[in-house]
Amino acid sequence: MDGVNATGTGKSLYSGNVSITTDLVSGVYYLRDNSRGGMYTTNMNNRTTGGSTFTDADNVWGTNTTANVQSAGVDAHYGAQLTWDYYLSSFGRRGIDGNGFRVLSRVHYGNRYNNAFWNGSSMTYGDGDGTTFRPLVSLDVAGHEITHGLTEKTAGLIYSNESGAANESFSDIFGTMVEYSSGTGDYLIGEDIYTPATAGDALRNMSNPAAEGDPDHYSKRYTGTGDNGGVHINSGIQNQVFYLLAQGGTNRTSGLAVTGIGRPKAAAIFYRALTVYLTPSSNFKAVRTATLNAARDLYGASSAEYNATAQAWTACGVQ
Ligand SMILES: O=C(O)[C@H](CCc1ccccc1)CC1(C(=O)N[C@@H](Cc2c[nH]c3ccccc23)C(=O)O)CCCC1
Ligand SMILES: [Ca+2]
Ligand SMILES: [Zn+2]
Repeated sequence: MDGVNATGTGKSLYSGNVSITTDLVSGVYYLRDNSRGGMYTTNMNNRTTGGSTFTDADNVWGTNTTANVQSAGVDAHYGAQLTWDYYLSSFGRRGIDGNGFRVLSRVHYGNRYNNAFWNGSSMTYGDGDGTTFRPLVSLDVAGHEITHGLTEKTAGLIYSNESGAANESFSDIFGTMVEYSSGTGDYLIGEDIYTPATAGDALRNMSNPAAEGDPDHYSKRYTGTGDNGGVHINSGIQNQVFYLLAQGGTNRTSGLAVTGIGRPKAAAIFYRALTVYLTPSSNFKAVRTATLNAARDLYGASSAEYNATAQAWTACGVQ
């Protein structure tokens, strides 16, 4: 039901106080953004089905703490908002399908649920148990989950083995780009939500994947069957490629150096590879080729950007 677009104040858990777009209908504010495809955020009340769109009387949402159930809703809604804005402003893409796809964000899923997931039409976030995880609604996770939707609607990378690790890495890459678009960014995934009692750790680390137990080089890839063939493990290889291409540096395993080209160009190369060249069964070698094709298209075949892209994959053992 469309009402009047209103600008609300969201008191979030991880991003301070933020401006969000809400929907005023018959004197009640709904956590729905008709300026961004109608994206909306629901409260699942710690159940695993159902849920209802958050409403509010004064358009000031949450209290920056988990004491108020709206706070996590603010973070999820803001994360979806920034993700929409990132893809539109960076690549002219309006929603994950380019056609204003309406995203649903669901918070307070399950009981102390220590995970989050994309299910084809919505993002779903648990509250965590407070020890292993805080509510999983951080910006990098929101960007990660929504990017699974983008990947589904473009390359369709199969979620196992190398294509699955590439799928995971694209979500980590653009999750950190969405977080970066908020003004503060890093190359860590889930630093705000993981093990609150331990400072400085994260679920994954793109600048040094080994810091969280993941490979930074193809020679160290996981070849077992766990985690769908290591999709959250071998993502470290492509994550390291992106990091070296964006920031420059030396791979710890190969000792090979890469000249950085900056985050925006690196992201543009990976975005074009994902949306133009990759297919469901693409492996890391195919991603190398796709990113080289993308770099050639965007910057030229003998450009510094093209050469840095080749260097980065070689530094991580993918020829
Ligand atoms: O989107 C994804 O790749 C992950 C989706 C995992 C999932 C898949 C299917 C049904 C339920 C859950 C969720 C995230 C993830 O990386 N999960 C990892 C790490 C993890 C989170 N919570 C866990 C609890 C137990 C074990 C591992 C985990 C995983 O599921 O492997 C992404 C960003 C943060 C959470
Ligand atoms: Ca982060
Ligand atoms: Zn993922």
